[in-house]
Amino acid sequence: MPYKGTDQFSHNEPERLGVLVTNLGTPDAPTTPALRKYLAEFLWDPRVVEVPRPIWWLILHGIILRIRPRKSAQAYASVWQPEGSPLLIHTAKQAEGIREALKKKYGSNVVVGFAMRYGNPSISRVLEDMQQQGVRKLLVLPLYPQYSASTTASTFDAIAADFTRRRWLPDFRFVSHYHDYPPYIEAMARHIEAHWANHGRHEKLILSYHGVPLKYLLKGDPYHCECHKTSRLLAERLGLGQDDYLTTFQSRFGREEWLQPYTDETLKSLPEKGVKSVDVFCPGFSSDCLETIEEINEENREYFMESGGEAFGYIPCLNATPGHIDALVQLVEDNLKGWAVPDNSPDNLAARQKCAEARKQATFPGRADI
Ligand SMILES: C=CC1=C(C)c2cc3[nH]c(cc4nc(cc5[nH]c(cc1n2)c(C)c5CCC(=O)O)C(CCC(=O)O)=C4C)c(C)c3C=C
Ligand SMILES: [Fe+2]
Ligand SMILES: [Fe+2]
Repeated sequence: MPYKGTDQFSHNEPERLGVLVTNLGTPDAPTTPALRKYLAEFLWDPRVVEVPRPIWWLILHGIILRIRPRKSAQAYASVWQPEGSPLLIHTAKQAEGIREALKKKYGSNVVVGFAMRYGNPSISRVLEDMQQQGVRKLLVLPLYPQYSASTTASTFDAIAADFTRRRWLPDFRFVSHYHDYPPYIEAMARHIEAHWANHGRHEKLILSYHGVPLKYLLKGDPYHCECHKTSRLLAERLGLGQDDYLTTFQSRFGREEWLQPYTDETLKSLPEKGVKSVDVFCPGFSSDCLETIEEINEENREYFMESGGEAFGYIPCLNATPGHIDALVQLVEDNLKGWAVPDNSPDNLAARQKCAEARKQATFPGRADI
């Protein structure tokens, strides 16, 4: 099998350190065909749906992909922006923020890219682009604060699958979680405090995370525990007591049991327990997306208000706010420790030029000689 590489390679090209920021991905357009394509890729991932392949193929292609794309396209249409999907817009801005901060410090020897696990820009296309830019040391940061096999490990799978087809692998580091990273907790706390200062504060803070099937927890996925730890640290930092906040799980998919308590059922039941006003924040989503804008701020707001709630405050995700960018830059820098930024000074490039010339003369001194 031919491996991906280039026979045009020359030794005297600059080498760079690369940071690849990833997120889940989103359809290319809020249309039924685009949703069918996106969901077919996403829901076929065995990290996401752990059902034996032949059975799942029949269910996915025979039922789900015939029904869900149209319904989901309508939901996406309601959140779509002129520049595209909110998730894509925010992720691009986050990468831009990290790029600017790192460029100020390290110049053009650090490259920052972003890619999506499903859809575009694809991980393999962006990795190819980074390789072409001379990235020989690569840090991958999936924007999932809490580790889950369905998200984090799936991203690792996509990187690894690309590497198996590549001739020259970079040095490689992977951030598998940052659910308790103090700058991330601090960024959320300040963001929530600023929201309360501007919009007022309600009786209870609901911390809603994307759910996963309960069986994943029972099989050893640490996601549930990491969500609870994030909530505890955030609550401690905000000075909240046990009764002031709740951790809930949203976005259930399919019929089996998922992590509980469910966000929608919780919000429907709170008014009759005397809780008439809430603020909702989603610590596990680094960007606002369909699941927060439409599901939380529209659908769940309606559930709460129709059940007797009097005030529902939605606190947006951290998105590309300066506090989030600062926290992510610190996270990146902590994970780059010990990796020298490549030296592309004229002297060093000139030294490498010798190797390039030797190569042309077919004397091949080898990299040790440069
Ligand atoms: C933040 C972490 C996420 C986990 C964990 C997660 C698990 C998970 N998701 C599905 C099924 C769907 N998720 C969908 C959208 C979606 N999911 C996340 C994040 C996590 N998912 C995000 C950020 C988004 C929004 C993407 C966007 O474009 O805005 C969807 C698609 C929407 C729809 O049709 O409802 C599905 C389907 C499963 C099955 C799962 C765990 C096993
Ligand atoms: Fe999801
Ligand atoms: Fe747990």
